[in-house]
Amino acid sequence: MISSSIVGFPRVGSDRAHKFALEKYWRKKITVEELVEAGKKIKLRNWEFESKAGIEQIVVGDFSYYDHILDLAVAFNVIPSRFKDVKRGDGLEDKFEFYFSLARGAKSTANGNNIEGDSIHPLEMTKWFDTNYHCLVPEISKHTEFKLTNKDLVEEYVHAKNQGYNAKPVIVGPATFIYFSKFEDNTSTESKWDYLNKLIPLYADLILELEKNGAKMIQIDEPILATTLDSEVLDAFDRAYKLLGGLIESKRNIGYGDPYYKIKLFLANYYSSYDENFDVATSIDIFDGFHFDLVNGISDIPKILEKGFKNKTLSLGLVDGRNVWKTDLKERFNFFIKNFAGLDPSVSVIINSSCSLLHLPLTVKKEKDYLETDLYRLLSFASEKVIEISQLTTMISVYRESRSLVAFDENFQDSKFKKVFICKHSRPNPDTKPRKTGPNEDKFTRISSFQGRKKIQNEYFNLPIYPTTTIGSFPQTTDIRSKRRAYKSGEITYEQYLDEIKRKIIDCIHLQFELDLDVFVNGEYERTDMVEFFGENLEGMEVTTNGWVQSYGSRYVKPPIIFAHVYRGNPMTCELMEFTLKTIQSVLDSIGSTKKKYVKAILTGPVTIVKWSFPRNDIPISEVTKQVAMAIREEVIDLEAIGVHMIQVDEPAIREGLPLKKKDQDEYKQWAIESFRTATSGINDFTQIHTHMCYSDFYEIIEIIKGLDVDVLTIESVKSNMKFLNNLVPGKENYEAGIGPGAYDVHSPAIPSKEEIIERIKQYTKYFDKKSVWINPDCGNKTRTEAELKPALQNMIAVAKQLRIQEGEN
Ligand SMILES: Nc1nc2c(c(=O)[nH]1)N[C@@H](CNc1ccc(C(=O)N[C@@H](CCC(=O)N[C@@H](CCC(=O)N[C@@H](CCC(=O)O)C(=O)O)C(=O)O)C(=O)O)cc1)CN2
Ligand code: MET
Ligand SMILES: [Zn+2]
Repeated sequence: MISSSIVGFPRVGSDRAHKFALEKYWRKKITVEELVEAGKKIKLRNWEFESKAGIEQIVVGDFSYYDHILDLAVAFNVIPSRFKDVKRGDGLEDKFEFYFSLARGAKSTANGNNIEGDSIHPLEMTKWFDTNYHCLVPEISKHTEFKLTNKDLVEEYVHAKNQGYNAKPVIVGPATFIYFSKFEDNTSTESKWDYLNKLIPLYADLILELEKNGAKMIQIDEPILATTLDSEVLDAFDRAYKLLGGLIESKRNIGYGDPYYKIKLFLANYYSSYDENFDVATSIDIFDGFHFDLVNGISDIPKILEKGFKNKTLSLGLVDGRNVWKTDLKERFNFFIKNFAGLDPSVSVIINSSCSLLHLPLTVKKEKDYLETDLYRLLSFASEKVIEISQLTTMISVYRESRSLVAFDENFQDSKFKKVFICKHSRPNPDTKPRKTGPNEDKFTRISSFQGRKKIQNEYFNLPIYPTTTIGSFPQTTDIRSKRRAYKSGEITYEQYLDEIKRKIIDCIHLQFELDLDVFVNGEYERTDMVEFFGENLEGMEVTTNGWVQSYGSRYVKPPIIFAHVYRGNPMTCELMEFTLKTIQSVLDSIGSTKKKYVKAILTGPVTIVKWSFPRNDIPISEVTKQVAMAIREEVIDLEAIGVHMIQVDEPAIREGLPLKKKDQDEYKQWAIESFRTATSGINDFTQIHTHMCYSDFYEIIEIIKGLDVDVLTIESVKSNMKFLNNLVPGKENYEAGIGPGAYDVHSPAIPSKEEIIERIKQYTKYFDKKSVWINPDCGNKTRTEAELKPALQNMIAVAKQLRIQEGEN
């Protein structure tokens, strides 16, 4: 039997209904009832769409008001004790207020230990596997009282059932939940996994409740199976599911669930193969079916065939859920026939997406008026992928029944056309040599080693100790946003838009003089986003107009599409940097100063550009990244030539690019380092290369960080641990560069006090040589307001000055 399903669908809703409903609710512009209504509307539309497209098992449980891991933490009562005084009533408003307080923090109104108005910090965010989606981090301690506090999933299922849908509930499994959780410091790795067993009874109850209400199957997502797991973890996984099976059975015996129908349990893994986790996972007999990612996990195929899965269900993730290219149905059909035509007749097959469609924009139709027709023709976003799955299912079932191939002519033509299109758009003369050679010709390492450059740069820049700087972006005001919108919609000319940007740069430079920062930036006002901007400016890349993808909560990004050979047509940042240099000089002239002021140009690095885009899939990602690296290299060379001698090449996504499987990581490390070095080595020794990274635990990429051979690293470590920093002590373990570990957290609107900043710097100087430490915020300031920015930077700079006096240097 062949049927169709998807792993999950985006929550964004039409015209970003999700984002706007949330933000309106937070601004108290709509009521909680209206928020819930908006959510229901998105869900109903999704179900209706999936069903009309011909998907047999539509999905419930993939929607979330904020994040799916947060939903589970709340449902399982995994609430950190600092929230104990936040009201948790039964009413709808209390329920949502409490839920959002975990995501966004709260003010205590406590009568207990907290003084009224104390702020309670939210749960941490972390990257969801190797994607740009962030989930929240549940906090578990020995005081956690695991219990089921809501049955939202069951209610949602019943809602869909009552609408007449054949719905499949999905839930993230207990092992993946534990994997993302944080534990008290003294919890050992083994006992972390002991907590897994405490979650099992809650899953059992939920599953039986679904069964009682008529659910025929449940998809349990355990994408940790795509990672390399230690054997203890795999054992714990095995034990936990066996426990779940036993518990479900014994509860059935005492009247839980449905006496006539046993719900089927499906295990879903995606983003990569099961690989060495295959045997354990697929031998757990409580599972009636297994999902395989057959785009990014094809190495499982021989094992699948060997195992045979008689009388089980195989969910085959044939349609790419993470990339935007139209599915070549004929190729996928042939792939299926080649590999799976010989499956035992007792095996049920579900044709599926490789992973949840959460990482794709909603529909390509919204781009019709904006994208070049030829490119538009090649794309398929979440909605279109759903239709493709349905079409592929028809092709396969018709073939299996009648052995006659249905020709999907149009799709076939499109796939042929893709090759022509890529060729047409490729670089006019795609040789492998750099198009532009700088002072270091076409070499891909810096001229001198770090120590040699350091000497030259110290003399050249003559900065004080504890030099102060920022990470690049300054607040994006509504003024700029509305001017940009006006320019994009053709209401004002590019020159008018540019004038506005230049006005902001002038203000920004004056502000930096007033604050007395040591190294300036130009504020990145011209960029909506650090990746989208390069997508707009590089050849071979295109940006969408409505292609929003959830990054976290109500925040969305528009990943560019890399469709051909990437190269730089024209300089991208030089014009505004020249303007910035002139502005600085004119201020210096006006005050009669002969001092030099340095400005740091900000570019996005090749790995991050590719990682936060949708890359072409006809060549390896390492090749795409090397092309981007070459383009950034040209920009670096040009920036140096116009007199910008500090250049920061941001790589915040370099950690998340690390492959999920340990065995693939070395290769990645090598090309990621190579790409970064390609981008940053065409220049003289005096030019100082900075990089910036944030949002991750960098412990695992220490080798990459060292390999980049930068002069200065600014890294978000306000929240990360000292164990990691200890590995970056200059002079130790080959790490020598300057380091700016982040004086305060830019993601909080609170103004950091001088005391708190001093405390932090003192912590750092326990580890680092003072001479290597830079003082800067821990990330860009674009999400702050101008009113928050100034006092925060004032405090930070005051601290640097105070420390210099204490050290007897000025
Ligand atoms: N690509 C990428 N990934 C990243 C990050 C990043 O900076 N870039 N940072 C990390 C965290 N992720 C983040 C993701 C999104 C946002 C974010 O703020 N997104 C904005 C979108 C910002 C944007 O592009 N704004 C446009 C305007 C877009 C728009 O449609 N505006 C509204 C009106 C809203 C307004 O005027 O403010 C409209 O036109 O209707 C602009 O500045 O020009 C949002 O969802 O609100 C922040 C962090 C990790 N991943
Ligand atoms: N230069 C960028 C900025 O300041 C770096 C952001 S990292 C997500 O916004
Ligand atoms: Zn950052």
